[in-house]
Amino acid sequence: MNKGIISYSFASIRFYLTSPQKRKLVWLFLLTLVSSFMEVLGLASLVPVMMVAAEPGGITKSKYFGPIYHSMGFQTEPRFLLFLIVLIFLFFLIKNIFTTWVNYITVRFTAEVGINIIKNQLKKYLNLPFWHFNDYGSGSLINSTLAVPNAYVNGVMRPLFSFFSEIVVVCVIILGIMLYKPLLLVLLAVVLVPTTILSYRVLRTRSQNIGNRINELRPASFSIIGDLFNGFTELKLANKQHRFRERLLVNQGEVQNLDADSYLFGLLPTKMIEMVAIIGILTIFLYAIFFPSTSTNLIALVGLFAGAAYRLMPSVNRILISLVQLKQFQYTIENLESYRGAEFNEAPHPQQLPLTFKHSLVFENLSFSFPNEQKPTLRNINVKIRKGEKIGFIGSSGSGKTTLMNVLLRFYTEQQGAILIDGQPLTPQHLHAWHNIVGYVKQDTFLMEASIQDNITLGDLEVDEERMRYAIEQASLQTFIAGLPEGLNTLIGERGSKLSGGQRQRIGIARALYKQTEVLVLDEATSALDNETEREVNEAINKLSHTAITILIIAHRITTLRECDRIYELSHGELVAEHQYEDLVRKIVELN
Ligand SMILES: Nc1ncnc2c1ncn2[C@@H]1O[C@H](COP(=O)(O)OP(=O)(O)OP(=O)(O)O)[C@@H](O)[C@H]1O
Repeated sequence: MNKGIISYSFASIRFYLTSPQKRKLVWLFLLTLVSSFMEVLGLASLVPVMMVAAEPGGITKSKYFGPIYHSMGFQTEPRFLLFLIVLIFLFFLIKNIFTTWVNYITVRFTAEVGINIIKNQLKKYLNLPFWHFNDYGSGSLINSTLAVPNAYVNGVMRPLFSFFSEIVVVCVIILGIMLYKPLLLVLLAVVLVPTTILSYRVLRTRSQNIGNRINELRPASFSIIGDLFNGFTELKLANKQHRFRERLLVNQGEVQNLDADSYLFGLLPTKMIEMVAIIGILTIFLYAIFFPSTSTNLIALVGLFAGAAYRLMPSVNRILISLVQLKQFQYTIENLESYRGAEFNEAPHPQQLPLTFKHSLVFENLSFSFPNEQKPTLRNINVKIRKGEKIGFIGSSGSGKTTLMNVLLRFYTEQQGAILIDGQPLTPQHLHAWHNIVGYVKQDTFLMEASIQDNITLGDLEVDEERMRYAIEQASLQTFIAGLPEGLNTLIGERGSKLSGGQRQRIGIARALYKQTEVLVLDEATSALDNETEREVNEAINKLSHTAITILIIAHRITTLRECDRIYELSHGELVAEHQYEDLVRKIVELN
């Protein structure tokens, strides 16, 4: 009926199946075949029994039941009927247990594949190059990793199973009718086939549009609701909560309407097919009324037609609904296909090698450009940092400081030059070893809605007490934590909402220390802080200055750089000067 969407969905599902799952799918298909066959048989078995039961002496006269009745030695018809009723009951019992079991393993199978797809999506998005990753908002990421796989399982996989099992049912019924009365089949085909095709055509594009629109609206809703709750204080103070709320309600209003349309579209096929079937029956009736000579035959035909149509309708209807659903959820197949190219799927971490940092970290002639940017963001950077040194980076906004640190942290890779650790160029094969020894404290340190301890260890189940004590002390957090009734188990609220700015950053520092960081990057750690919190954070940084940790600090406040051995100045992606703290302070005083 529509080879396109069926083969497209099938090819898409195959992509996510492991070899054992592909074999399982073949088994499931065979089981579905048997259970569909049993469904048809169940319904078909009732009619002849009812017919012979309604007619006294019908059993002995029947060419099917008569021989059985006699060969099994039954004496009375009621006894034989009782026997038939028990048989039918047992058949229905077995059929329903069997089909429920097949349904159970089918939905388990789809759930298993569903989790495969979520795994696949997570792997894809977590391994995206950093700039691609940044192109996505959290709303779109949540949509693609959670909502879309769920919609795919419910809107593509399950309808596809339903489509195939109903096709089998329809084929079995058609075969039965063909053997019994081919003319009836012609009549049914004339009535049902055009109706089904027409209904599908009417609903196909509309359903696909609904799906596509929902796929646009849902990430937007996720994003607005994220802003609404994350920006709770700012939006409340600016009296702007209502604007976000209105935008969300408008968005969700459209989603609700589309959902309602889609529900309605699910109901329409039944009505359309029923209408056409009844028109068929009434037409034959009318014909019988106006041409009475042929009426006996025709009335019998009407009965047969109605019976057969009644039997076929639910299956044809479910086939149609499955097709319409597949169209509506076609967007999930397309969404899952994005970033499937080889460049995004190759092993992100090749064979890993160890790395030691004992002497120096060197930026050697390093240049970096963002994709599609004409001018390089970093140009010929040459810096040698000895282990244990504290190095500052200054420069106007946009001069490339954060980009340089992102290259150092390997979120970006240089196009020219290299980063050398004890003379060894940092390659993808050193990524694990390098990430083990490098720490990063951002201005907006990432904090989880969890305890202080979990935030410092990032959720380790076993905590190294000694390392924890050291990290807390070096980050100047011991007095603060000692004053809390719950100590390290104190919950800090979402994104650390129950902490001060200084405390948040010191937790970030403690985290880097707990991890036994050897190279610590502090990016603008103090620019957003008031004087008191800046003093607290600086105290922690100063403490670190007396350790063997190599520290690279990007700061807007010059006082943060007091303990630095050297300060590099960047301008338009190039290193333009090297300063000592005192010289820099003097220059600034002179300038003022
Ligand atoms: N993902 C990106 N794609 C394209 N250009 C980018 C991207 N990220 C940053 N840039 C550009 O690179 C340049 C350097 O940015 P960077 O963030 O490194 O500057 P910075 O010195 O850290 O500035 P600030 O002090 O304001 O944080 C800027 O012109 C910026 O617009």
